[in-house]
Amino acid sequence: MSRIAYFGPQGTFTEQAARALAAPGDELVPAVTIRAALAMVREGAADGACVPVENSVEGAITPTLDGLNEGSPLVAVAEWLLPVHFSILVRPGTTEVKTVASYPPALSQVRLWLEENLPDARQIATSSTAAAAVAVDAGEVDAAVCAPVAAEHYPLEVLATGVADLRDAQTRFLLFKQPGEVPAPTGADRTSIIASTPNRTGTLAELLTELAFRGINLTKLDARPTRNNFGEYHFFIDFEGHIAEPRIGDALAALRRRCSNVRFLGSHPRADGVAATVQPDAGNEDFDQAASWVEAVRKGDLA
Ligand SMILES: O=C(O)C(=O)C[C@]1(C(=O)O)C=C[C@@H](O)C=C1
Repeated sequence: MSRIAYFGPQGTFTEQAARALAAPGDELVPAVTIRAALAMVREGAADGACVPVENSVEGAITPTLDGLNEGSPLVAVAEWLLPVHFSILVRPGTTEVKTVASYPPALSQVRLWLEENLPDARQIATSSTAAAAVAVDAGEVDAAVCAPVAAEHYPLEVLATGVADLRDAQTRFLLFKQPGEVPAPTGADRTSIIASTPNRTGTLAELLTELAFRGINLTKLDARPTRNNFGEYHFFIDFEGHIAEPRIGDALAALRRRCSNVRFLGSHPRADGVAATVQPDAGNEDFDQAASWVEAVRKGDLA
């Protein structure tokens, strides 16, 4: 049995994702912030932490990116995708909504709906979607923009369901653990790194070219400020493939050479099962054959 921390409290989308990723019998433990969930793994208070990493409407969940770049390295071992449509929860009997609360990335995802349906309500930021439900229950705000499951945890009434500015919005979640065994490659994997480069002309282009030369398909690219020098960034790069593959290993070695630091964030199966794109002449067998050829030439075998 493992202890899995998640970005809580109870009733967040992240709890739903954590339930999907946990093994039967695992204990789920809410953490107040994404950072706190990751810290629980670093400190040994939990075996894993489930956190949101990317939303199809709002992009990267920046507290997750920042939390992964501080403290000791953690690696993602599993991924989950959830369709994101919200419920608006109020205290039973509410007739007027003067304030509406939620986690800022959630408020951004329902901006149009709020403009149309609650144009006069003041928007208030809470530390998570479920924290907004807690605030409504406590009488601090009138309405919460929540995950539908929050209605099962708090004694609130559903004012609206299926609320989303974009019908097909999805959020991707990752389960992070202490570095150790990497999950076996499946052919439909994703590898994530944080690349820190010297601040000179063309460094990002050079990194991307290393990946492009090897026919490796990027799935996400984000930059976060180093916070040391204005204008300097850490690059969060996700791409198809697994560190166990020769083509990916070759690319990672090249990136390591070019970067001042590379933090490996894991290779894990993709939740959507999309198989890696492999370009002609850039398959694993091509890399293996080329490496064997160099070995043979070194030994004088030119046949
Ligand atoms: O898990 C939750 O409910 C959250 O509060 C987080 C979060 C997010 O950070 O993106 C998760 C999914 C939705 O995209 C909105 C909010």
